Amino acid sequence: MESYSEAQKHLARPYRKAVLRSLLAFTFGAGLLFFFLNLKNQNYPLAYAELGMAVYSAFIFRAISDTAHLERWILAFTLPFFTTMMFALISPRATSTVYAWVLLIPILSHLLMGRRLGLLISAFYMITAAVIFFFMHRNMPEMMQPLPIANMGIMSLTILAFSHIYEITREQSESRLLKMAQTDALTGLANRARLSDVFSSERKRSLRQGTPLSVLLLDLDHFKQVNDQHGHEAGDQALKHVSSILRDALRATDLATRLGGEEFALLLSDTSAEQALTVADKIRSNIETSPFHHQGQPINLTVSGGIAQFGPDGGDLRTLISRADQSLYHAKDTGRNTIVIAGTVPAPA
Ligand SMILES: Nc1nc2c(ncn2[C@@H]2O[C@H](COP(=O)(O)OP(=O)(O)OP(=O)(O)O)[C@@H](O)[C@H]2O)c(=O)[nH]1
Repeated sequence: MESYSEAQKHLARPYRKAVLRSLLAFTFGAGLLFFFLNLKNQNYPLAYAELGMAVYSAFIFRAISDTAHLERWILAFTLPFFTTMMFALISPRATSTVYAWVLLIPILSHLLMGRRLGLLISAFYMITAAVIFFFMHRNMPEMMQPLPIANMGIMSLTILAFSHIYEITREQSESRLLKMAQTDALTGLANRARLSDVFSSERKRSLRQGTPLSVLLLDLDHFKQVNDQHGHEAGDQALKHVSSILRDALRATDLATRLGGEEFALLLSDTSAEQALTVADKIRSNIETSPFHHQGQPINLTVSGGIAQFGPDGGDLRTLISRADQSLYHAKDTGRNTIVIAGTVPAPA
């Protein structure tokens, strides 16, 4: 089943693309400027490296316009970009101020690659920069003093720590918001938006692995009477009660969602329509035999259901839900408290 982190990755793409675009535009301008400055300084290898990065950034700017592989392009640009910085550091004609550029590495890495890869790449290039610094300045006693070393080291570590902490808290807030947006507030089950996300990844998995996938729609019977006789609050408690029965009955790879009102949709991976019928009947029987207690009074609930299988009954979620809904309608029509598979004639109650 698709994890929230997968959905989070999709969510991060537009803003990472925006950051990469501005970095590319900036690199193009700065690359040309430093090309001329380094030419003037007769630092030819660095001048041509800067020119190369400017041309490369223009190429990547075009390539990412409609890419499905943004993560790969981010690596394809940032690794040469940071490596060019290292090249500038070992350049004999470069000034010490070029080390200021290294401070960009943790910020860009975290913004573009997230906290794990961002930290890894930052650590690699910052350690490399530190080694180059000591090697290049080993014969300069004024630089090999505790004060300049502490200044540069602590400044670099502070920016690395801030970038990392910022990215952790940003990812956590994003994940919390994503969960809220994909959860039904009353029951805590997933909602329709989450069903749609999970279905698209389960659909791909089913096609890739040739495994069956089924949708089960469940609708409480005569739920209006529960509300009318016991009040809306009792109705809400009944919906929570049913949700916990659904949760208990399902495997970790299945998804239980509340579509709205007293209607639930279950996505059952690796499950044919016939196998889904076994699951559905178990749930139906659990709901029938576990009355919900309100103010010490048992309230009997029953549920009707319809099943549709991905492939035979449709290739997209909307069609599958509509097919399952037709079967559910038949189940209601034949007396309720029963489950019907799409395309089969229900037995009269
Ligand atoms: N308590 C509560 N009731 C809800 C909620 N959402 C929908 N309902 C009620 O669910 C009832 C659904 O009624 P109907 O659509 O007539 O269906 P039913 O009474 O279950 O009848 P059948 O589906 O034909 O068996 C309505 O009374 C809605 O007000 C909710 O979040 N909480």
